[in-house]
Amino acid sequence: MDPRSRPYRSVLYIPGSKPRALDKARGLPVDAIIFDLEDAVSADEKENARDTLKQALAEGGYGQRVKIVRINGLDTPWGADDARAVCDMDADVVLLPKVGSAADIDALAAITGDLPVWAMMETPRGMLNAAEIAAHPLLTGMVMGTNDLAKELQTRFRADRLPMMAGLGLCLLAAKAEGLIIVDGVYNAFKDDEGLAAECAQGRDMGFDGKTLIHPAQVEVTNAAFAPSEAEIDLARRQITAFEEVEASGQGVAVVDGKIVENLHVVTAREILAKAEAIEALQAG
Ligand SMILES: CC(C)(COP(=O)(O)OP(=O)(O)OC[C@H]1O[C@@H](n2cnc3c(N)ncnc32)[C@H](O)[C@@H]1OP(=O)(O)O)[C@@H](O)C(=O)NCCC(=O)NCCSC(=O)C[C@H](O)C(=O)O
Ligand SMILES: [Mg+2]
Repeated sequence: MDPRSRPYRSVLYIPGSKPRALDKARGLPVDAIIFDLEDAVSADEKENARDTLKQALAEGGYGQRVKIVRINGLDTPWGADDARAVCDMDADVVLLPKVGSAADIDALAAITGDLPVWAMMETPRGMLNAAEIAAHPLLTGMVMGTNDLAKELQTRFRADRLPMMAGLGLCLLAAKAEGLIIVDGVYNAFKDDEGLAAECAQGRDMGFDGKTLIHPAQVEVTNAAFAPSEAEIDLARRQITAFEEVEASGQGVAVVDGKIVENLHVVTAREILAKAEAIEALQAG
């Protein structure tokens, strides 16, 4: 099944060490959750977080939300134990941080078997090897780690994210070439809705499927930004109708709102309608 056939508008990080946040997430309208054992968990809490998370997942209640567990890197004291623990958790995906090459995924798969893998794309080496990472047979998704990327690139944070564009673009190309999910990095100022909305709009325009979040207050803005708007749905319907009419009369080009519509535009229009339906089904469900 194409992993992109379900929505990934909002992907919320939850520290695996925080029972209150783990519980809160059961009622949040997010499309996926990253249960974090890495950067959101202090070194002192690493071992306990594994058990806390395992118990929360066993208790369930996360509904249709995709359950992704981010482990520590395999080059840390906790990574291999995390990877073994994930095999006994009710997780859909294991997320590996700071992936530098396809060999890193092989090393993880030696422990986690055929569990689907997502890769954190957050190092210059990872960006340069994005194509081979994306082509790994176990990989179904990529997550941009824009905080680590900024650190590695020694950039300043800018609202237009210009210094990151090369890295974001390389990963987008790699993910799209392989038909993977790809979600954008976090917006750190979790009380700044306006800034979040602007960064969501930029990410959506670039082709990301959704955005990673750090706080429940970011969910509503993000879900709205990555869902097709009413205007897009209306246009998609009119494009399909207009194209079917010209096609029936033996022509290949329709015109809607003064712009041409060819069969490739109809493919996009159908994708927009399918996404809107998938979101509706998820919400109903
Ligand atoms: C940023 C926070 C530390 C703020 O936490 P807190 O002070 O508890 O916030 P609030 O009091 O406003 O919380 C209100 C309620 O919401 C719950 N909550 C808070 N955050 C979450 C969450 N992420 N998921 C679910 N629920 C959450 C609180 O428990 C309160 O609940 P209640 O009391 O019942 O009303 C905190 O938000 C936080 O820790 N966020 C996650 C930070 C994180 O995950 N960081 C790592 C990921 S970012 C990253 O590493 C990306 C990448 O690798 C890169 O390099 O860029
Ligand atoms: Mg990171």
